[in-house]
Amino acid sequence: MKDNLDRMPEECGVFGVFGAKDVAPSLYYGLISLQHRGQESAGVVVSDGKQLKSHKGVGLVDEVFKDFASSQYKGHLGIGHVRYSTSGGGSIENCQPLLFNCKLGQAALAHNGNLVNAQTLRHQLEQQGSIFHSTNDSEVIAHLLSRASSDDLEGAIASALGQVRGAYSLLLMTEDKLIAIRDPLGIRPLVLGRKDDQYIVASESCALDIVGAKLVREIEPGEMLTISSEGLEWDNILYSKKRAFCSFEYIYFSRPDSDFMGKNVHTVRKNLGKVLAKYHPAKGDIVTGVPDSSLSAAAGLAEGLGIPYESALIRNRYVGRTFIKPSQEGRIAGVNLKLNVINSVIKGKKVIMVDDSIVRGTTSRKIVEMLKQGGAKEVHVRISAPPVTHPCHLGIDTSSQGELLAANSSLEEMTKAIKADSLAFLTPKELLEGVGVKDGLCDACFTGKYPVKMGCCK
Ligand SMILES: O=P(O)(O)OC[C@H]1O[C@H](OP(=O)(O)OP(=O)(O)O)[C@H](O)[C@@H]1O
Ligand SMILES: NC(=O)CC[C@H](N)C(=O)O
Ligand code: SF4
Ligand SMILES: [Mg+2]
Repeated sequence: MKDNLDRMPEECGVFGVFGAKDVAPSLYYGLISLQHRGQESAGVVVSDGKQLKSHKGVGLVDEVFKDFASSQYKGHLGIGHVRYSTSGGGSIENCQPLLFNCKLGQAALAHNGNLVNAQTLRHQLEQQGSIFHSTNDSEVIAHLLSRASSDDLEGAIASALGQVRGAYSLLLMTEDKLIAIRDPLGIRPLVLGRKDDQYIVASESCALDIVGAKLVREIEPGEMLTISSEGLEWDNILYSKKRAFCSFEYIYFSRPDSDFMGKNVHTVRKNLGKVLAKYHPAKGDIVTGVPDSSLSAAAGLAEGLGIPYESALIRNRYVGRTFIKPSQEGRIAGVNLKLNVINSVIKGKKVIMVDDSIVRGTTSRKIVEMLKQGGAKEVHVRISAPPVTHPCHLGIDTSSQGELLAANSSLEEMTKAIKADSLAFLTPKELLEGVGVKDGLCDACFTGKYPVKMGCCK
């Protein structure tokens, strides 16, 4: 199928632009709006039609781009990445986009997701003589591309992706093309936007808003979009009947102002809160949420129960997401620095505290303690997701089974562990009800039913 530039209507995070005179400012703004998806490193690759140039580093987008000489990065095409490592550590060699040379020329790739057979493929490739420059799974794709027998890029991509298993929303670029691909199950999000004669691809629609682009549509699972001066072409290169969009994107990961499958994330979270109120009510004087990601669900639960919502917890906005910090020490320090209680709001009250998830239990444990120390009479915890009992191998670092509170304890033990007066979660079925779908969501971290064959993971 084909369209051209004029006729087209108007995790890690990935962001790509084609068609602007100077893409660097859009790449920077896009990455800033996707910062919540990865805080370990950031980078961009820009093409002026002749050469690809890369700028990347460890740290937040603002830190990495502090000394960015944008005048040296002029180009009409570029991709960017914010990383939160799922395979390989957070060091500089693992930062993305990965820039490489192969028989097809210079290319760069930015990957959101995680490949479950990367180690096996890497081992095979090393046996055949490949030399890897990083320890992340994404580099396997670059090697497979360079070894594909096909002489055109699209053919090489189809051959490379036919060999990988797992989650990938992928941006690839050469000096004159931007290619966007989503894995056949559509595990990670990827959207297409348009602004005048520019095309933009991004992990979330909130990144389109920031550069003034309009959402055209989502990239379909298994679809490859090619954007060049010839216009936009698309093709379904990887077919699967099954769909498995990550339910955690709705629950926690994405920004509330993003939309997936025609559903706004804030609205979905609010519905999850209403479903919690319906099946797992609690008696209390006030409802409060844990900033940031559970505020929408807390508002839904408050509405569902007819109990006033109060902001009892205040967040220091200069501390990032704690769950995606790479070490447990970092996560504990993060929670302590990040949240504080307004004692006068909770003193002598029965508080219903809503969070979106319990993974390791670091946050809930700390917050129940803070609320009780602040004078709450009772603290009832309601979680707008099912208990996380299995690790994710598909792009969210829910860590090993041993670290997951719910994998190793009963509801009663968890209630004791976080010192709550009561605790309840949604069931996987209630999660579907809250999202408003019958199927098509991955819920493996709650059920252990992985949508792809495991075998070799991280
Ligand atoms: O049980 P745990 O291991 O503590 O993980 C779960 C917590 O981590 C996340 O919050 P986080 O602080 O990362 O991000 P947020 O500020 O977006 O809510 C999530 O919203 C839970 O609060
Ligand atoms: N969170 C992600 O999507 C990470 C992408 C890739 N697996 C990496 O570790 O670099
Ligand atoms: S296992 Fe959980 S976190 Fe991972 S993709 Fe599936 S729903 Fe998302
Ligand atoms: Mg949170």
